[in-house]
Amino acid sequence: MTPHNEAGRGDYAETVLLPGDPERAEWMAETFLEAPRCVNRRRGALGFTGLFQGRPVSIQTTGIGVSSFLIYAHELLDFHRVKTLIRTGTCGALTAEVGLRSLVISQSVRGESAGSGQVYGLYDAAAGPDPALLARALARAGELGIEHYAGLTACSDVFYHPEGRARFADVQAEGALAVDMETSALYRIASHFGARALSILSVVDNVVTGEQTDYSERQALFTDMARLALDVAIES
Ligand SMILES: O=P(O)(O)O[C@H]1O[C@H](CO)[C@@H](O)[C@H]1O
Ligand SMILES: O=c1cc[nH]c(=O)[nH]1
Repeated sequence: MTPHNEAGRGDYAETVLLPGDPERAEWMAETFLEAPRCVNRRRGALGFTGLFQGRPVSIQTTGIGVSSFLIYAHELLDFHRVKTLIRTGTCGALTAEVGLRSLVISQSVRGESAGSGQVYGLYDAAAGPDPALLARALARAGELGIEHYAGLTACSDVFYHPEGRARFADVQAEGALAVDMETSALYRIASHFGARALSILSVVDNVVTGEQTDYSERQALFTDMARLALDVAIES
């Protein structure tokens, strides 16, 4: 048990998928895992452990933003000794070409110099995805015919910003494909604990065109992401 998680030692698998939204966590567990067991309900940050193709896998909600994400990730890595974290998140596309409902696989990430997360110098050093997880995801996404893009992503701890989309101009000029609110923290805390990490994101809106998906279609929209993340989880 930890301050934010009622699960005991041994309740989590070594590999944990990390959606922000508890509804997504529950849907993924019920849809894809055999014999899913809820291991955390505290604060509604639902966590599940079950089997995928006979291999143990967990799914843990992380909430919104770096501060929330780091609490759940830290407790998984430090107390539960988790070895692999795969984010199954949503993002906003930063180029018109990256279509709604496609996947963005974060090959590198540019974070804001937010105050949160500085405890481990999380924003001081570059950190990225585990090369084997990344290679597996790219190969399987291709084999499964999943529309996906891989490259630089941006990570912002602020969703509603007074500058609006203008604040992304610099990172867009560097070629960033999409923005989320946790990937930078994921890569840095995984690096700190010597764990492996990968961030796979479903595009739910486009910051450039203003297009949006509707929340009602969201679980169906996540099928490709969940399948790909589970495939990577059990094979890598
Ligand atoms: O859907 P999740 O995984 O929460 O991810 C994205 O959605 C939230 C913002 O709406 C942020 O957490 C952002 O990173
Ligand atoms: O962080 C996020 C997630 C989805 N869409 C956005 O515009 N930003």
